[in-house]
Amino acid sequence: MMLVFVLRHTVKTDTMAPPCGGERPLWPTPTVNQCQSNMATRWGICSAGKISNDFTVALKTLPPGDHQVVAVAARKLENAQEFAKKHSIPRAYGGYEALARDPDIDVVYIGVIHPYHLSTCLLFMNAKKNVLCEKPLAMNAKEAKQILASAKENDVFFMEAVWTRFFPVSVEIRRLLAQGEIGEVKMVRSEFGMPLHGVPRVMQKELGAGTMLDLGVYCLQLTCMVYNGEKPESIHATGTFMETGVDDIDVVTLKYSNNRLAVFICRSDIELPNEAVIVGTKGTIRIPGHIWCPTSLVVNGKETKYPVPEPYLPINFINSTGMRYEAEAVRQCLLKGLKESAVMSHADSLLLAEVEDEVRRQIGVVYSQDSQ
Ligand SMILES: NC(=O)C1=CN([C@@H]2O[C@H](COP(=O)(O)OP(=O)(O)OC[C@H]3O[C@@H](n4cnc5c(N)ncnc54)[C@H](OP(=O)(O)O)[C@@H]3O)[C@@H](O)[C@H]2O)C=CC1
Ligand SMILES: O=C1OC[C@@H](O)[C@H](O)[C@H]1O
Repeated sequence: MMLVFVLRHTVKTDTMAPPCGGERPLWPTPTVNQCQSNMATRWGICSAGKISNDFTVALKTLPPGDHQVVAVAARKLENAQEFAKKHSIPRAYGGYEALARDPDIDVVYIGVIHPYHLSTCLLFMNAKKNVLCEKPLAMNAKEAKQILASAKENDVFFMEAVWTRFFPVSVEIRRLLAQGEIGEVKMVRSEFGMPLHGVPRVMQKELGAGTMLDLGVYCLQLTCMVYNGEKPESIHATGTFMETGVDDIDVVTLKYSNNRLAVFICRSDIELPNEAVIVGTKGTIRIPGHIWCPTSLVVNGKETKYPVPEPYLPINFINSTGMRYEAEAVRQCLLKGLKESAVMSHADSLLLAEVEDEVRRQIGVVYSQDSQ
């Protein structure tokens, strides 16, 4: 986070040279600068797409003194300007490079589709920007390693936006497991199915399509969270293909030491109950639905609800205001000068990427990025 002392909200007329990048600001640009201590975290949004919309709406459910969206960048300036107008964002850029050069950004949220996670992560981190990048981190473990290495080389904060981990339900699951509420976990069973065959980025390989990367990552992240980041001893995967050559249905079994197991099913053709169960030697924890954005938890038969805030603008995805939890976690990490989150660490992201690779290998899904 920059240590720059300037009066906040000094509104500059638009005769001012644009902050950077050449595009004329949409309207007078408030000078949004801050000292490090307790000023707002200044976000830049990379892409004007669906999840970027929802993330921006989620940020608005947090105190404006803690989070401010300063700029948005899209491939086309007009898309950035439309997004900026909708969300009252002061700066709009055509092209991501201008956002990378903006000195008033503390952290960039990357909401492009998976095939462009690598290039955009490198762009912003090489510009010394902290980054929160959407899941899945990358198309494969090789790309993931490049991203994580860049974060280290540039000494910036980086996190894969596995937003589920920051939900109150996930916090409670970790607390229960840490205190041994259900004894030793012996089984994690989960599923995520959603009818997505009409969505280009879920169908077309060149857009990063495939169920494991889009939906399976949620079952896998829950499993890895419950088993504390432990590598599975063996992985068995089978699946079916869409006519576009990517995985449609994946059935995965992960075996851990001491006869501990995990099984998950993910599919992009039909809606499933999307529940999960964690079975221990002394009890059971159940997520009764929406395992990727859970708002209810059943512990040994007793249910507790954790509702998310209502959005102030329309959102594209269920419970998206729940992205507020990861955003606040990023802020807390930045204020402490941390370069990664202990809740969704670099090692966690690498483990997800490696297991995703192995599942794809066994099923037979190959991306162009695998041979680059
Ligand atoms: N956490 C969650 O719950 C969710 C996460 N996601 C993740 O977010 C990412 C984006 O998903 P979503 O918002 O639905 O995607 P969109 O289809 O809305 O695309 C997002 C952005 O990606 C860029 N893009 C799209 N197509 C192309 C292309 N052919 N070539 C170059 N750039 C392209 C565009 O950026 P620009 O605006 O600059 O043109 C677009 O706005 C995915 O990685 C997905 O996994 C998605 C949904 C939910
Ligand atoms: O992350 C996600 O969560 C919800 C799904 O609708 C979406 O396709 C996926 O990317």
